[in-house]
Amino acid sequence: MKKTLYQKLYDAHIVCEEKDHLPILYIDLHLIHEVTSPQAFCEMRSKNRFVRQPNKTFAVMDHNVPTISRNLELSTVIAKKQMNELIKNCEEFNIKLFDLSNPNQGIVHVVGPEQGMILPGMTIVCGDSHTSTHGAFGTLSFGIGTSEVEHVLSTQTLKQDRFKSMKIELNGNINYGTTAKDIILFIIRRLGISCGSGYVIEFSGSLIPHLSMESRMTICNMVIEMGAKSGIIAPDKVTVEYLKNRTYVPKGKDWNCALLYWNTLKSDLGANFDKKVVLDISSVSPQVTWGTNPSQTISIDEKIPELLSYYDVIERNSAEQSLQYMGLEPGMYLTDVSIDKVFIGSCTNSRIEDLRDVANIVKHKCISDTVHAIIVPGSGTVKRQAEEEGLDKIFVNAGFEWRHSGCSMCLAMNGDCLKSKERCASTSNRNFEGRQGRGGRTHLVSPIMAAAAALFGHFVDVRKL
Ligand SMILES: CC(C)[C@H](C(=O)O)[C@@H](O)C(=O)O
Ligand code: SF4
Repeated sequence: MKKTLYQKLYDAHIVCEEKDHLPILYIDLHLIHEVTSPQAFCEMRSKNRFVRQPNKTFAVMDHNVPTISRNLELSTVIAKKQMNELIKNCEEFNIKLFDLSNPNQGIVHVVGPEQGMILPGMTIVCGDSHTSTHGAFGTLSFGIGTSEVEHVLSTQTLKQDRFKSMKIELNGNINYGTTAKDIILFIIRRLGISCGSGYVIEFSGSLIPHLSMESRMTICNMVIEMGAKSGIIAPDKVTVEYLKNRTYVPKGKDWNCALLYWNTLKSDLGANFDKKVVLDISSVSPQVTWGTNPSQTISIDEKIPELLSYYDVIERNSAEQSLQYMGLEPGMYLTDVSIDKVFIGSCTNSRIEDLRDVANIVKHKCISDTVHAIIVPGSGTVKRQAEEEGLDKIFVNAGFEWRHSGCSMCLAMNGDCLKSKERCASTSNRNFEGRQGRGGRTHLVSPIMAAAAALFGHFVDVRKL
């Protein structure tokens, strides 16, 4: 039978499949962080269980970490407790942990790939929804709940139903000023926040070979915002080039064997997809969200939609509520809206390529006096690389704060947050009410759009700079 890449990965990991039971899959890598693991370890301890394969489990602290300095004492009581628990649990259960003292600590979805832990063909889970990011390497990766974290720790397997396969074919050329972030925002706007529900989405088409791994990760990262289980992109030359010589990739003969296997990781010609969408991305412009879900998005040169343009009553009501929360009106241009904060970071857009893009925009310029802007690199590795390239100087000279790595203002758990009614241009992935602080107003954009907004104090069309 002809199979999609998702079906191939799924089938290759079945440990047991019996009638009337969910199949059990083998998990090649289990990533854990301080927020969704403590309860799982507690349960393990109470049941006298041990971690089945500590060498296939990797921990990092990221959600709660302070980004102003590496001093854990700066954190709130709960944050400190979660991080100390993680340290204790990793010691007791013999799990490798990148804590605050580790030079490569960072956001779990940035650290895994850059360390070469994420290899095509793997199954990867984490108690975190944006685990879909790793599908960019041709893996089957998805977020799991805390009880599933416990199950994977104890057995290195997971009960998992089959999902449907969707193909999104992206064709055409990317325009100047448009990035992977704009493409995924455009897709979510077009298809809606629940169109991925029940599916693993494979991205293919003539655009893909031109996308870097960073861009592919940005796209797969956000499929969760359209309700999909995961995103997936077949590995190719770009994947292999990215992985070569990274710390945890196989070496020598094992590398050659791996290459042979990776070559087989593609959907068979004529494989059946349950849903197919073809999009021409040549006309995609820089995107900005105006509402409180990622589909409430417009191109920078468009007006916020009139409520009457919504035929669906639920969508119209949701738009009205979003506009009220965001302090905006239909018919406005976002270029007329001033912003208070800029956040460049998160597992969507905090990799070296993103920071280079920002530096290109702000070099020899100064941010607006009315804006407070922070850049939070995705990992210590990204931070070091940026500093080696002199990007930190460009940022600091322009007036940005150059922070330590972590999730930071993406979800505002560590104290980096918006005040009520503060408006933020953010490179993160969620713009729900209160996501970046109670009453805070989030506009999701690409790193270059965020950088330009910092310079001008309002959104601008980067294509006109
Ligand atoms: C804390 C964690 C459970 C959560 C997630 O799973 O997505 C977080 O990473 C987020 O982005 O909201
Ligand atoms: S950066 Fe944001 S989206 Fe990513 S894992 Fe952290 S909190 Fe979740």
